[in-house]
Amino acid sequence: MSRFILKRSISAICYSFIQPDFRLQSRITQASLQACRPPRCHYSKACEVTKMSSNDKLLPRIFKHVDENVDSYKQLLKEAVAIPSISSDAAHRDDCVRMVHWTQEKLKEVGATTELRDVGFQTIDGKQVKLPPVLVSVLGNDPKKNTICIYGHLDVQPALKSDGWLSEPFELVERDGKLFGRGSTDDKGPVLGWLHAINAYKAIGEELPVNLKFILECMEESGSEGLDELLFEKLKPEGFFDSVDYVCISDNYWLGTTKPCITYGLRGISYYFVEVECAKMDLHSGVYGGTVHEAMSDLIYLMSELVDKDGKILITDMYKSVAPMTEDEKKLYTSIDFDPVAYKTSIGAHQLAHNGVKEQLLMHRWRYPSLSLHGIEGAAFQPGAKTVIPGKVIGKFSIRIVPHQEPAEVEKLVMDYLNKKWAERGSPNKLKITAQSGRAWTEDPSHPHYQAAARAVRMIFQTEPDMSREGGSIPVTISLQEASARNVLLLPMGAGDDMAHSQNEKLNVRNYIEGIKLFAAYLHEVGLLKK
Ligand SMILES: C[C@H](N)C(=O)N[C@@H](Cc1c[nH]cn1)C(=O)O
Ligand SMILES: [Zn+2]
Ligand SMILES: [Zn+2]
Repeated sequence: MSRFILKRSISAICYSFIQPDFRLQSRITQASLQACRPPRCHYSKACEVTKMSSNDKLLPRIFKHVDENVDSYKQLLKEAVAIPSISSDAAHRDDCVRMVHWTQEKLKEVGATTELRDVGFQTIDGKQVKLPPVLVSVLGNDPKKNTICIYGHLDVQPALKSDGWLSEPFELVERDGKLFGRGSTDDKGPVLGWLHAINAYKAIGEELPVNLKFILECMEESGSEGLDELLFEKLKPEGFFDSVDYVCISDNYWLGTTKPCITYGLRGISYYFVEVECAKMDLHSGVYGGTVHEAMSDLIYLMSELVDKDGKILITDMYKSVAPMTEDEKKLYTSIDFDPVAYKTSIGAHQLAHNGVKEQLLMHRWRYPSLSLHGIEGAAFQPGAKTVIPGKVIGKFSIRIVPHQEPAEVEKLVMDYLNKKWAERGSPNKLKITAQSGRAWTEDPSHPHYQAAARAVRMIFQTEPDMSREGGSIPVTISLQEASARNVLLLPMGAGDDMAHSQNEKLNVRNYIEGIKLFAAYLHEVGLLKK
């Protein structure tokens, strides 16, 4: 939790330099992208981009190597997926540590120096549980080369076959050109992608065009506990970021399934635990029903007051500080390649919100807050007609927050609203609300760093990337932006239908393999940027 407090104090100092509404206007227009578009090329032919910007056919050789090693890349992902590094479950803490060690060995094999940084303990049910170490690694320190700091995470969301998986979640299985397994796309595939790209340079006997600094954690899916303290209280004072020129994260997805994206914005997250207690233990509803004020009824009442059927958040003033829409920003959504019908079909939704209008859907995914109800701890969720009155229940919901919304301000609005509703309810039960939050992030997509990544995308996919934002959250992104004071870019590997966090998470073989090439081409392009 402390990281969020730290985040908030930092946000007060640095917020003005982020200027999200300015960036929302995205100075990258299709016209400017056209202007810097190099001739079409493909790695299997002589590559014009490569010729234009370097003196040999290095990339085609790398791409050939990648194509020849597909099986070994799948094998390595299989090994990684087999480690159930579920950060939210303390029973899997040893697996998280094992995953960090496993990755450390892989980094050592490519010649990187590695360090495991202790980030202390987390409190679970009043007990102190040791956090998995953060893997910090350095590869190369040539002062003539640019240095990229790469962040990724090694932990995963929980998964059970009984949730509706077609195969064991922690056993990577290939079906129809798709690699199914928990963590395949989020985020083990992309992390391994960097390793494979580095390996490819080595395998063909070429020097890496950049220096690399890795920060790999195993708590991202659980609020990245301890990471901000490591960044701001240890790594930054130690000078870790002094040599960093660019920051790159591959931990999100394309918007659709065919068009590659480069991402310049993320929503933040404000997560709530609403605990209502009516008794010290669960009670037989036949024996006690009718004699107690039930916790579950109170909780359902509170949760039902949060959002209406169309997704409008009912919390007073929740939209007040959202960055205003500009005319320029409005135009951006029209040119984005996003097919609401395919999107609806891929998730099997009965109907999309906002009448399925593309622009509205994108806006509500990227630039407006949304509130989701996640679940209730202590509820009798197992199948069968259990007749118990839960003594204590914890409702979980979160708000994806957006530019200009500060976590502290959002948390206050939520607490005030819930306390008001609780007073109206007049329940004698005990209510406790806790929150943890991370801010939204936006970046300048007209920066040369983004242009370099766009060149790499064109080289691999022969198409213009969409400059996208992401509805999800990677709270450390803004911390890395602040700690390094450098341009941060998200370079997704997976496709929009990968179903991260869900049943049958997958990574397309094509996205994995072309993603490795993309990373190699991106390293090359950043290597060519003026130092
Ligand atoms: C986008 C990224 N791959 C991701 O899944 N982020 C999570 C982060 C999170 C925050 N609380 C728990 N997990 C997300 O957006 O849900
Ligand atoms: Zn992730
Ligand atoms: Zn995730």
